[in-house]
Amino acid sequence: MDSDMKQSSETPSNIPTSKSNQQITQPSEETRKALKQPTFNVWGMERKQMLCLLEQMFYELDLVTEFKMEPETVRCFLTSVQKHYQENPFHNFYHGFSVTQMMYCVISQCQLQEHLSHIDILTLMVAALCHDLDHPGLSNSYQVNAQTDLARQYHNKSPLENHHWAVAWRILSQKQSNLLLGADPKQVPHIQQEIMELILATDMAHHGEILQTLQNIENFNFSNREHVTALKKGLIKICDISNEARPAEQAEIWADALMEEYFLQSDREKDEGLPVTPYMDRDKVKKADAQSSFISFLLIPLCEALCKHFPLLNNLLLQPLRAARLRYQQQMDNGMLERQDM
Ligand SMILES: Nc1nc2c(ncn2[C@@H]2O[C@H](COP(=O)(O)O)[C@@H](O)[C@H]2O)c(=O)[nH]1
Ligand SMILES: [Zn+2]
Repeated sequence: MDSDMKQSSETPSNIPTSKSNQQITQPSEETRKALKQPTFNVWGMERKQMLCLLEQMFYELDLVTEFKMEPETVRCFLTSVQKHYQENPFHNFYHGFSVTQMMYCVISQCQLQEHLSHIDILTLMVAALCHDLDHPGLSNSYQVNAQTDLARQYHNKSPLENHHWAVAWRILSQKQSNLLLGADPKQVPHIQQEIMELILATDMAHHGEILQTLQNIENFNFSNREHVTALKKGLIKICDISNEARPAEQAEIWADALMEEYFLQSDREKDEGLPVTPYMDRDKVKKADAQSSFISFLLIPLCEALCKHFPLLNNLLLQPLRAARLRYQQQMDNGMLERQDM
């Protein structure tokens, strides 16, 4: 990626040239194009490069101008978000970045800026970036079973997602990182509410109800607020769980990272005498089976519901997901053959 981030000698497309901007390495045209594809590879990137690309997405979507954001505030916000992701195997800043990049990719490819308001685009992007802030690497089921401070604070209701939003709120409450400082004050409470609702929608406990709402929409209409809300929740969810729509080499790294985090949690549950979350148990779970089931029962149905209204997602996400499922099924078949041969 280093070569992709080469300093551009010309003025970059839409990042303003200011004194404080002069040191920033600008993404090349090639990288800016790649950023709009699900094939974009986050692995191996440096943190500084990721900040630069996030900044690029905010400019490209016209959010900085529309909400009168100061360039320094945008940078301070992004840096603060990065610092508030923990170094977990899976729920780390790379995941936050990757979900945001997928959101940017879907918005760009489906040309959603032409149909959604700037507030909708802003809330989708900020929620995607902040949706797992300060994730401790232990799921909601652990929080509730262990009766952690978070579980008690939020009465066992989406303790993690409530916490992610609380941290996002804290970052936005600091003057130097408050992206909404220049926005119309009458719009700010609505923007905050929308970000919160999107982050809360990422709790997989709501998967069924969000999917069903999307499936029940017959003719999608951008003027219907209920339709737009269902779409936004569907979008943040698909971006959150869409690693398997990425190229196999990248998706396998994500799946390995998730398994590592799951296994660490189940080890801890065993050590602490807590109920062991079945899909996290290293003695029972096989990656290929887990991924094949996740793709079949959760990912593909959600993707199909979105494709019904946005057929462009078919080539972008649904076909790669079907290919990934086939790959894992072949791995499972090969595993069975190997066992039979022994
Ligand atoms: N078995 C798999 N589970 C997955 C995968 N990608 C995501 N997930 C699960 O969904 C939630 C999403 O919520 P988050 O906001 O916490 O990221 C995540 O925790 C996993 O449990 C996958 O590829 N395979
Ligand atoms: Zn996530």
